[in-house]
Amino acid sequence: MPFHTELNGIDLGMSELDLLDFLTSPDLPVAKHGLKRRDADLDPLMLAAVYSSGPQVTRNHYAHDFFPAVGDPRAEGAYDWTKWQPETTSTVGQKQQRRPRLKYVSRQEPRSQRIKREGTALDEEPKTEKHAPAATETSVQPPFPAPATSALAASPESAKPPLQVKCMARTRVPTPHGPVFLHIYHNNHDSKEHLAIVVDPAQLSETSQTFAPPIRSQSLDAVWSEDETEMDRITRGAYVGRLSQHSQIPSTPSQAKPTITTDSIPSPLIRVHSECFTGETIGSMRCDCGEQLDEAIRLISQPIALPPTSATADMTTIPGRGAVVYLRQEGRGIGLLSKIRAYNLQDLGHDTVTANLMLGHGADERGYEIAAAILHDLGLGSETGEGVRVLTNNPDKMQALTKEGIIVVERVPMVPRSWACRQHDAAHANKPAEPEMSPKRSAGATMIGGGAVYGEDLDKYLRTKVLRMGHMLPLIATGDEDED
Ligand SMILES: Nc1nc2c(ncn2[C@@H]2O[C@H](COP(=O)(O)OP(=O)(O)OP(=O)(O)O)[C@@H](O)[C@H]2O)c(=O)[nH]1
Repeated sequence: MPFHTELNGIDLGMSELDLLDFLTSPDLPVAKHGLKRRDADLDPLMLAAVYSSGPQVTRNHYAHDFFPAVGDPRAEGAYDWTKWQPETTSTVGQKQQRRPRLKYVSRQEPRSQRIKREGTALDEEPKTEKHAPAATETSVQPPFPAPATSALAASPESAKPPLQVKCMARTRVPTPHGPVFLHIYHNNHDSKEHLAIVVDPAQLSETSQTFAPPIRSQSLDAVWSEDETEMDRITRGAYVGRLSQHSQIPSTPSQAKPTITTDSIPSPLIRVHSECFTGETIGSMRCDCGEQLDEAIRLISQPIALPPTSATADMTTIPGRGAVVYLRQEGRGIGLLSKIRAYNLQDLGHDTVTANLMLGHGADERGYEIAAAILHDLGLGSETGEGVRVLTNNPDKMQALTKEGIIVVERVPMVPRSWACRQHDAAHANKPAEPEMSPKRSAGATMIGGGAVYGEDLDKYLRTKVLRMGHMLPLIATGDEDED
């Protein structure tokens, strides 16, 4: 098969890539005979499987993602390779001892067990699951919620119980942008700890005058058991005001009841952000995730100027308010391991979308049900609470949040700092400016801090998001366009 030959030489012919791009293009032309695009995920997946496997591996092998391990096969990388020794024969005179053989172990649990876990009858199991690649989650755990944007990772949604989220703890965290309340959420669809970073410093104020309803978790402030003590509540963060040796005031459930704000106060600014270890923790400049997280907390923390009212002659300023919902769906849902592999494919010249497809993943496997449930729990974007302004360029994210019942009153674009710099320079002066990183660096969250991510890798990544994923960002000329 020509694909294999090409892949083994790593020199993929353009015709195959063109075909893959063609099949996965968002605007695949309708054929003259009237037949519509086959939206089956099978075709790109099959191509991707053929690309990335040898002739001995079928698509079904691929879905199982066989991995040599003698340790716990449930987690990739769980085996401690330092303990591995090749099979040896023992020394003369001793009985021959066989060391454990490395064997191929499927990370996917047996089908019967999956069906039992998911409560699905054999015949009802969706066909797509067979073709779905092994998730980077351990196989014994429930899969991550089916993505809103990719049918590739479809899972039997109907077999899951209705989604419930519960805030397990909340605490004050001082940041360079001001104090935030970090909320840890558990849910009944996956085993990950998703987070909400709530910006609402007015809750720490000692004056009783508040202009906007506090952003509080209903599940945290609820009464969890009849015998819970005040100290139980305070320890989990269900308190009001500023917690200190001198102030320990447990909250009541009514304190988290959402209230509609007055029209004069802008709706809270929120961002739904997906985990990116590389961008946020080690300052990778392949993407702008670290910068976006910092920028989101910075923007949400900006004081809000209120126009003068009949009661106040002057403009009033209130503290910024809103939240970042931080979802543990690394690598657009494919996990860190696959993202790292995808980076290597990107170094070979493929873009971020094609690299995912070549690994048998969808371009974007994320879901936003949990984010929506967390927002609802915080009284944000719900009918009884407040509408929200959403920081994003991603149309899928907007659509998914709206579909999940979040009332979005405005989309606020996230312009990459380096692009904003260039636009500003182009408009104001002729001097070409590389964004200055060091002086402002310490003044931000994440390793990027207040600096800007820039470089060829980032520009390619951002252009791909605009051109292939439909991100709502005005493209600017960078001079590297021909290299794509
Ligand atoms: N698979 C893959 N994931 C990436 C790559 N670069 C960044 N990511 C992941 O992309 C995700 C970025 O998500 P978000 O910060 O929500 O941003 P977005 O979907 O681009 O949308 P915006 O709201 O406009 O920023 C994170 O999970 C990153 O880990 C890449 O090259 N490949």
